[in-house]
This record gives sequence, C-alpha cells and structure tokens, in this order.
Amino acid sequence: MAVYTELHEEDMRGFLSLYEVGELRSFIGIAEGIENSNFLVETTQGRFILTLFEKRMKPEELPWFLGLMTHLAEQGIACPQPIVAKDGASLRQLAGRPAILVSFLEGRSLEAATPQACEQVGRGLAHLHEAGRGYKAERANALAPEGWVELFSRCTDGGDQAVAALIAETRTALSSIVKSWPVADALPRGQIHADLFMDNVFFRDGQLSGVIDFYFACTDFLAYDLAICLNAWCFEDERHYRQDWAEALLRGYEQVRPLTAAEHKMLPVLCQGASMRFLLTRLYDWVHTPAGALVTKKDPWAYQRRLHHFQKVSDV
Ligand SMILES: Nc1ncnc2c1ncn2[C@@H]1O[C@H](COP(=O)(O)OP(=O)(O)OP(=O)(O)O)[C@@H](O)[C@H]1O
Ligand SMILES: N[C@@H](CCO)C(=O)O
Repeated sequence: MAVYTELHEEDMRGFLSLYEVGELRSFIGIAEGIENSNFLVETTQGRFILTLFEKRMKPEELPWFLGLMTHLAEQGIACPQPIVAKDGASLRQLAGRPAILVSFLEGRSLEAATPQACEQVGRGLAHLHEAGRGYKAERANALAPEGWVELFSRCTDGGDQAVAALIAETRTALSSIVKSWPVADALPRGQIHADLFMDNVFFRDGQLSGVIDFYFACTDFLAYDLAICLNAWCFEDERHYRQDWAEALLRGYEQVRPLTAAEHKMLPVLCQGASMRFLLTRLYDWVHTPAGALVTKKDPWAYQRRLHHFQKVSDV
C-alpha cells in the first residue's frame, strides 16, 4: 500500500483550483507502487493522477523528470504528461510535499509476459530511446557501478545465514561486473527509463498503451535499458529464462533501432549489471525495511538467479 500522505477534500479542491482541469468529482488513493503517494483524481474534465513525492525523491531532481516526460509526450510517447497550472508551473507543494498532476493513461499492466508483449515492449523501448534524443539535459545514473558499490557497502546480514551467503557471493560477482563494465563512450548513450518492469507498462486490447513511472530515468547506455527489460520480462515464473521471449524483445527493439556490434557483444555483461542493480536495491530494502512496515519487500534471490543465468551465457 502506498499512500503515505492522506489528503482531505478541501486540500484537493484547493490544489485543483490552480489548474484548468474542471471541478473535483472524486479522488482515491492508489495502493500500488512503493515510492510515492498516488491518487486517482476524477474531475468534470476527466481523470488525472496526482503524485506526492515522498522522502526518497530529491526535490531538485524533479524538474529533470518532468521535463523528460513532457518532452517524450510531445514526441508521441504514451507516458504521463505533467499538467501545467494556470501560473505556468507544473511542480508545486501539497501537504508539505512536492506535488504534480499528470495525465491518466488507459490500460492495465499484464500479469504474465508473452512473446507478443515482449516484442511490443522492445519496440516501445526503442521508440522511447529515439524520442529521448532531443532532450539534452543529462541525469547521471545513481544506480550504475559506483552506486552499486556504495549500496552494497551498506548491506549487512543481521545474523541471517541466507543473507550472509547472498552477500558473500554478491561481493565477488559485483567486483567482476564492475571490472568488465564498458567505459562511458564505448556504447551509444541517451535517456533511459531504467525500470521498465511489467507493472510500469500498460496494455489495452492487446496493444501497448502506455509507460509510467519515470523516476529512475537517467542518462546511460541505451542497451543497458534493454538489459533491464531482458531481466524483467524474460524469466517465466521468476525462474526460467525464455529465449523465445528474449528474441521477441530484441526483434521488437531492433525493428526501430538496430543494435551496434559493440552493443550486441556487451549485452551479457549489461544483463549481469541489470541483475546486480535489482539484486542490490532489493537486498538493501530486505535488510533495512523494519518488520511491520506497510510495504512488501521484494525478493533479492530472484535476481541472483537471473545473474547466474547471465553469467553463463556468451549471447543473450
Ligand atoms: N499516469 C497514470 N495513468 C494511470 N495510472 C497510473 C498513472 N500513474 C500511476 N498510475 C497508477 O498508480 C500506480 C502507482 O504508480 P507508480 O508505479 O508510478 O508509483 P510509485 O510509488 O512511484 O511506484 P514504484 O514503487 O513502482 O516505483 C500504478 O501501478 C498505476 O496503477
Ligand atoms: N522494479 C523494481 C522496484 C522499484 O522500481 C524491482 O522490481 O525491484
């Protein structure tokens, strides 16, 4: 459940009066998501999503994210578009937190991947990369090798043997991935989503209808974003790598942006890095989330299994 901040009707009415979005009909907190508080808002003009940014988000970074979403939406990408208020601002404060109103996207996320869905995700990701070219401001990836090492240094086992074993193995794997990681100019770079998991992609009538949650987006290797999708979309039941799904994802991507030879060659390492990134954030949350917290902890071992897979392959 992720509505960390409760809102009263008067607050919502006051907030909406700053925009030209009609009169409030109803609003409801959205339980999905773990980072921020989200509300589905219905007005006389339609549906919107109000997001209150909670403590993990650095307020000074918000303009970059809002600029990226605005840019991508202008380029025809189906992503939440920040709504500009009457005074020209899209970022404001509500209940003591940074707050934005964005357009509502139709569709639902899938329960399970299919080759057809993977192909569309690949195509959608490549379109997003192409559309991002015109957005010149850069945001460094805080969850790249340097950030992984820093995060790992803050993970302790708390006396749990299974966690201790995971930490020990991760130490060796992390050092090997960091050594093999491509240098900054080795591969094409650009704006990447960096968290294009199944819950962040909507489908409607079997067609990809939207992409949400850009708050890990950053400037990094484009092929690393593809590696994240290979991790997130191509393991059936969180366990078995589906070569056919991976081929569909790559095929969809390359219909729009063919990979360079260097990108193809580096994909196994990029996939290991992507496994490591989600293993580490999940491990960190696993050991730091207090018992009884409202959020469900995600399983770091699911990404250790993916890492094992990508350590064994010379081609994805
Ligand atoms: N623009 C949108 N249109 C329709 N639904 C949306 C939109 N944005 C968010 N949602 C809904 O709100 C839920 C939570 O959003 P989101 O995943 O962005 O939250 P978060 O807390 O930032 O997420 P996470 O924990 O995954 O990083 C989504 O699963 C979706 O149901
Ligand atoms: N997609 C991430 C969660 C936060 O974005 C994960 O599954 O670990």
